[in-house]
Amino acid sequence: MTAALHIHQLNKHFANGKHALRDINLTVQRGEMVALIGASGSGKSTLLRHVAGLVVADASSDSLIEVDGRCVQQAGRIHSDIRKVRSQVGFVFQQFNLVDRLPVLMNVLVGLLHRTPWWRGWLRMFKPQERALALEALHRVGIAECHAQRASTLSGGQQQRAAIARTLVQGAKVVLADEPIASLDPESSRKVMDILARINREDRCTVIVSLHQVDVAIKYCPRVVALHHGQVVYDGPSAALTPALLRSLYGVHADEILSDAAGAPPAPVHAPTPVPQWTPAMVQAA
Ligand SMILES: Nc1ncnc2c1ncn2[C@@H]1O[C@H](COP(=O)(O)OP(=O)(O)OP(=O)(O)O)[C@@H](O)[C@H]1O
Repeated sequence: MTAALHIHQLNKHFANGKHALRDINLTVQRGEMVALIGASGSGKSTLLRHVAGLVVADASSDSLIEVDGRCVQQAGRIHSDIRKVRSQVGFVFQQFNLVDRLPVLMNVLVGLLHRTPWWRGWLRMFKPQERALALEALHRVGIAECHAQRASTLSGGQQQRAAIARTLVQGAKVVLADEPIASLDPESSRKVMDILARINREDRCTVIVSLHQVDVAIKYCPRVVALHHGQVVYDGPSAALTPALLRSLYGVHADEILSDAAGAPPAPVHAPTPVPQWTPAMVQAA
């Protein structure tokens, strides 16, 4: 079966000489939920950005990145068909990346632009069934009632949920979430992680999420990949993370992190969210 993500011999030197990623080899199967952990500056964001084709790897290396069997970049060149690959990849950023002045619904509809004629997108002319799809996605993330509000009026947690709804509308097969809960309070963080776990479980969407919180990684992700100075130093079950490894990754703070993780309750199991049938009148009103 084709892997959701295949990375071979990825290296990255930035212009300032920083060797940010070193000989990364990584395969993620479809339907996995994987946490990317590591101290600040270990290369988590850089790795995710390479996977999305936003950053180009070293030209000299024989690197290859494939998503769902399609080439993202090879030997330091972004593939010419990158738009097709990007349509399969949803990116959730720490800072949400919504257009503040636009209504939430319109922000979610942005997820459809890759398959909408540019003039319809530009004129914001979305079909009723497209609006219904966006409303359904907002319902799934629990903020349908906010669809008409400007994005700037939502709380951080709600904005992040709108960003996830955008990836749902996009139909992304792989969701890359770069520290999606870094700027959220604990309750909003829990909601966002629950939603990521649910789309992984219910939609069989592959989720790769970078996290600072090891306890959250252990709670939600069966597999953990740990980076240290741009190198993969652990790739295995989150349950098998050892205090010694965490100490080498996080130094003196590891014991604190471990005691938090030990006290973490198991991931809550949700029943599938019932999705309402949006009537034409409701869609028009939106
Ligand atoms: N555009 C850039 N130019 C030069 N160096 C960079 C650039 N982007 C990242 N780096 C460096 O590459 C290394 C990895 O950065 P990256 O942001 O990927 O780490 P991270 O693990 O995501 O950190 P954090 O958890 O703090 O977000 C860091 O040393 C960073 O300073």
